[in-house]
Amino acid sequence: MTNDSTPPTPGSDPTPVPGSSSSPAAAPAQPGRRRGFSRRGLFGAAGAAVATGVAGYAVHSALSTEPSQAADNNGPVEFHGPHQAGITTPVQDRLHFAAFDVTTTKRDELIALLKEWTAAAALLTAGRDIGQYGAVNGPGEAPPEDTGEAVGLPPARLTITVGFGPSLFDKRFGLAAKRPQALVDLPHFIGDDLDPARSGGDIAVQACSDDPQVAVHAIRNLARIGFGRVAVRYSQLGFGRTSSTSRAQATPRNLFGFKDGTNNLKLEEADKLEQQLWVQPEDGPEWMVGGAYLVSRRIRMNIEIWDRTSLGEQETIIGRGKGTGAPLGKADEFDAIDFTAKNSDGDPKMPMDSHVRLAHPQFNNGAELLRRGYNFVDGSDGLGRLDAGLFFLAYQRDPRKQFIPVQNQLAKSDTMNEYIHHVGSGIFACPAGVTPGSYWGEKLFS
Ligand SMILES: C=CC1=C(C)c2cc3[nH]c(cc4nc(cc5[nH]c(cc1n2)c(C)c5CCC(=O)O)C(CCC(=O)O)=C4C)c(C)c3C=C
Ligand SMILES: [Fe+2]
Repeated sequence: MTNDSTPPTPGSDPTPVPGSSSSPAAAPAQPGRRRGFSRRGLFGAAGAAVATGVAGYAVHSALSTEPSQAADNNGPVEFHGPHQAGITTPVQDRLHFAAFDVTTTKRDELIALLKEWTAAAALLTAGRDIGQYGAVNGPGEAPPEDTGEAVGLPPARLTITVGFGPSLFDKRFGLAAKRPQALVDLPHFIGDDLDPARSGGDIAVQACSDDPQVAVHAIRNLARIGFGRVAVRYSQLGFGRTSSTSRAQATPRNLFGFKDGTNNLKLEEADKLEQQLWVQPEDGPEWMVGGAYLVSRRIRMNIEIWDRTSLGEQETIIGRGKGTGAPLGKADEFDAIDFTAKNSDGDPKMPMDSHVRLAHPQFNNGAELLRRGYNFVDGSDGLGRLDAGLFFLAYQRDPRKQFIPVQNQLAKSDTMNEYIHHVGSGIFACPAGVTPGSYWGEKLFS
């Protein structure tokens, strides 16, 4: 498919401001048709637009309490709002996650990058090329501003979510005093086998979409914009979601073949999201209010060994039926779990060391997580095994009270540990959503 834009005449046309009533960009996205017009003064000039307070990239600027949900898998998801999109947004099918190291030591260059990234993300999530001329309408002598592989593709519910790792708060950018107390360095957990090259990172970017090429295009173009200021430390593709974040979504399956995401936090649970997910004013710091902390774990799954394990043993390990996803002893997926129920031999129907029991809020001081992970298979490991697993992503209000105690409990006692090991890890502070005219992390740098 081709880009349908008309080549602009440099320096001549009065570009409509995206988001204004006269702008074609204010019209609803047209699935299947990548909008190639109204690009002037956006990426490239976008940093200046932000600096002068002009919402030049406000493609969908209405604020809502929840990011708007696309009516279909091709449409756009609202980029602006009180919270970043890509957290409670019904989980898309595909992931491209990248952790970046900041290579510049200049604070101004980092701020300029975040402005450019924000402007580009507003366009990408609206299904538009980045840059003044996009992928195919620029001068033949210069590399195209947009890499082009998404030309003709719809937004496919692309969300781009950003977080800042603990290492960003070192001496380089004068941010040490702004490091949130909750942004701790994760402790070593029993069984951790972490590869430093797949762990950490100054900035994380999570791109989720129902089209893998759209997600990859987003990360690729942000990396390209960042050239000379950031470098990709590691990245991870995910091909199948392993959770639901909305009651409207069917529960998907992980690579162990089990329904995953049944008892996840859901966007419909507004009160719980305030208690468990969003950073509150009393938590501080101020720049994180309305944001959340992301923990990422690359978890290898020994699927070849799992596949030689009996069905009964698999269900005992998880604590749920493989077919229905129901808690052991119950019939339906969403039946309440009864941890007191006993088998005829007097043993608990939900084994004490089952995954679900150990991770359940009842045994973790009420702690819950918003899980948003993905299945991955990254080829094979040279030993006849698939390099397969779960790229675990979990958002929360305070990892000291949520991920860390739950993972401590799992690392110590979970019978699933025979079949998994954690090989990568990250923790990131994801600020609140972007309002038109602002940029990712603006409050952190002000
Ligand atoms: C520290 C947090 C968690 C890690 C790491 C983790 C890894 C992991 N989980 C599965 C499969 C399932 N997990 C399920 C439930 C579940 N898991 C966690 C936390 C971690 N999981 C929580 C908090 C819960 C919910 C517990 C509850 O309240 O009932 C389930 C059951 C279905 C569901 O409710 O989602 C499965 C299946 C794998 C394979 C895995 C690592 C590879
Ligand atoms: Fe789990």
